[in-house]
Amino acid sequence: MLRVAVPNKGSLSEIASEMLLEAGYVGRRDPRALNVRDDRNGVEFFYLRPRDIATYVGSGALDVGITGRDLLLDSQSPAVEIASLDFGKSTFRFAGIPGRFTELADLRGVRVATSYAGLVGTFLERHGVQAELVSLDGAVESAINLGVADAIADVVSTGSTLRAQGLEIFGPVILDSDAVLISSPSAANDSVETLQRRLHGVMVARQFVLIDYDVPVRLLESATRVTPGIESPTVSPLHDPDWVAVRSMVRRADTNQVMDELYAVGARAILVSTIHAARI
Ligand SMILES: Nc1ncnc2c1ncn2[C@@H]1O[C@H](COP(=O)(O)OP(=O)(O)OP(=O)(O)O)[C@@H](O)[C@H]1O
Ligand SMILES: O=P(O)(O)OC[C@H]1O[C@H](OP(=O)(O)OP(=O)(O)O)[C@H](O)[C@@H]1O
Ligand SMILES: [Mg+2]
Repeated sequence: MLRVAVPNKGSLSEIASEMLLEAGYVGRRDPRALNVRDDRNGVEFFYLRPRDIATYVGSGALDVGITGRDLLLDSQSPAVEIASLDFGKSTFRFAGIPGRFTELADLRGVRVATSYAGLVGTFLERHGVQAELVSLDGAVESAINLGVADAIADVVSTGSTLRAQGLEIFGPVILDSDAVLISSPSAANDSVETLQRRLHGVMVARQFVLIDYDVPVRLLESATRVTPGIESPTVSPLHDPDWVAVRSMVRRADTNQVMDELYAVGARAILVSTIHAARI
């Protein structure tokens, strides 16, 4: 039975659970359940704090887990990242009162508040900057205005929490993070691969749409240059021998641009549909 750690709270928990459901696994009926067995798929899910997941997986107590890259690195656990899951995107940055700091070296000897002391400590050490770390549990953006720190290092997504506190980013990007699938160094079996392939299928289904259109045979080459697909587009005959039907996968974000281009080339009856599931 594959033992999988899933975030029970925080920004990653809802999408992680949705992806697992879409990948055909059993979800939690009771939102407070700590573990759920999925006998049909040979998997048991453990719902844990996102920050603790790397510790469980790194120790080998659980085989794989979903967490943030920032949390994985902060934990200094031997767990390894095996795939990015394309959600929970954030950057990890330094911030302070506008104008007070401009570069990393300005942090020498000052108090830096963070809830990621492992990650920030390693980064500062690697860059030869000695600062005093103030470890907090959350709401780190308040630390400067409340006087317990001079600068902070925290997760930044839209930047609105920083703006609301009158703070400004400075210095280098500490890390680009997103949700990742992590594995214990010892877990390398077929069921990990199946889980990984299924989650990849969910990502593809979210990232791509199917596009169908009819096009005159003489314009087929120009049209398929717009929609080359992943392997190659499917081309089917129509009753009218001068026309063919084409089906291809297109990045969801490009859909309207591709439809405009196809129309300009001479394609007609252009239809877009969502992909429910995929194995590429
Ligand atoms: N606003 C955000 N946008 C995107 N990802 C985020 C955001 N806030 C946190 N994350 C990411 O989510 C992961 C877990 O952080 P999260 O804030 O959910 O956990 P937590 O702080 O332990 O929980 P909580 O905030 O509910 O107490 C981290 O990888 C982090 O980078
Ligand atoms: O750039 P933004 O879009 O504003 O998002 C970033 C904020 O989101 C997270 O906070 P969270 O709600 O998890 O609270 P916490 O600090 O208590 O963990 C993170 O710690 C930042 O504070
Ligand atoms: Mg948080």
